[in-house]
Amino acid sequence: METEQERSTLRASRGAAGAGADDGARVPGLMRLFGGGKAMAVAVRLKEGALELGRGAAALGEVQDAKMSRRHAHVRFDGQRFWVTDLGSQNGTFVDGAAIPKETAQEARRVVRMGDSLFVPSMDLRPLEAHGVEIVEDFVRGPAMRGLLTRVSHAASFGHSLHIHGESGTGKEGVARAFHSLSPRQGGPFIAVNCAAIPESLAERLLFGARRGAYSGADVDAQGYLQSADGGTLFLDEVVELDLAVQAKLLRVLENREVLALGASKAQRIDLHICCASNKDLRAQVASGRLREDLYFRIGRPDLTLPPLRQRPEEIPLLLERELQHKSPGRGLHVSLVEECLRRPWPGNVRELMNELCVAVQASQVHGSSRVEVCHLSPGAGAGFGPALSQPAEAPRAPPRKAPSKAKPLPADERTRIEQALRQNGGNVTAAARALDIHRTQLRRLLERHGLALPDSDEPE
Ligand SMILES: Nc1ncnc2c1ncn2[C@@H]1O[C@H](COP(=O)(O)OP(=O)(O)OP(=O)(O)O)[C@@H](O)[C@H]1O
Repeated sequence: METEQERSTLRASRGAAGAGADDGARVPGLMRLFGGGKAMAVAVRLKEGALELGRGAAALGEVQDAKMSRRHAHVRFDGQRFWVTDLGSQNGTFVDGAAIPKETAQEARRVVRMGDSLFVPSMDLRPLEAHGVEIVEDFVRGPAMRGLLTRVSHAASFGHSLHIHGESGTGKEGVARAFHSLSPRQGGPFIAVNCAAIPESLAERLLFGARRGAYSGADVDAQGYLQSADGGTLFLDEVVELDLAVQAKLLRVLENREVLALGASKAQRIDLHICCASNKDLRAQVASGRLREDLYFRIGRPDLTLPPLRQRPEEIPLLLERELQHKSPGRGLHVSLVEECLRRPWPGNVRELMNELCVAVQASQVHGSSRVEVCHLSPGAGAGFGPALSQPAEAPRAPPRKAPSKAKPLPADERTRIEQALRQNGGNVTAAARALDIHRTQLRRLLERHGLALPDSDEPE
């Protein structure tokens, strides 16, 4: 169970600008995730959809930023998107790593930097305000994880099994450990088994155990993972990797609550919780014949999904800070590194982030730097296996929103009409084009030619 000493919380506080907002509705705003050289998780509400930020602003609370100008930037939410305008600041405002021109509204997508502070737009600040981001038993828990753990706690108290679905490296084992420590079997053992790493020929022996003489070379009785987990929790990672015959035997053990070791004549009673994890959809695995349907019904429910790291950016600064304290205490995080980590998608999730931080720490040691900076991060880190990302400041990935246009300028009323149609149609180009009575290709062309914001849309082309 967590103790006060183990718990280190970036308790979300609310910027003064947010007082009095409607509690029933979604609360769009900014999450301040880094400031004063430290990870933080402060919800910054907008007042009537807008907020001016700068040194001394009440929204920055106690951790002010000396590198911010007194009137630094203006942030606005138009109902769908966030826009940021630099108000002529000394040190500039950066959106997704690129400096924005002064006095021109730019769409704020993943991360905004002002001075040494980082802000991430959020469509709803309430989860962050309610839970903050905390470290419990060395595990970083943001709002998504906290919500999930409530369900884990129910499963642990009232059931015997849990299935965790999520991409590789998202922290499924950590959730499995929480399932164990929240269950009545917390005093018993927690045995983690990676089924993908068990050679097929050894699976039965390792899972169910073997008596002396069961096979040539079996000189002593050997417990299986199931016996070892008796009274506690067995965590089976990538359970679909088990051979179908082994799956059948596992099902029998779970149903009869007794295990027969190889070569044994008498079954041994066992009592355990079982937690499985997979980065594949178990139903699809049943459909394709890789997982027995009857085993699915025994271990696949209840199930929960751990979102990928790119959907929980509020955890990234604290993950980096915690890992840095482990790896190189005394070394600091430079804002440029955290900013870049917030920009990248991290397909390998927390595992990849932690490993790449280690590499960056080594690079900073080689360079004799007291802080880990973006120049220490490898260009391909967290970017998947596509083309490596170059340094963001010089080469923003997205085309500039206000592209210089050689076309005849769009009349102001026409621009307003288009923007309005897009807004009213939730950013859907096809629907907006229909409302404007033009073809969607023509609308797209107008958006591109006149540097109007292209909405994110999943509509087919
Ligand atoms: N929220 C977190 N806080 C701290 N460390 C974390 C967190 N989530 C994951 N990690 C670390 O990231 C690494 C990968 O986590 P874990 O093994 O739990 O992922 P997984 O989802 O089980 O991955 P796989 O499916 O590949 O086994 C581990 O070193 C773990 O300690």
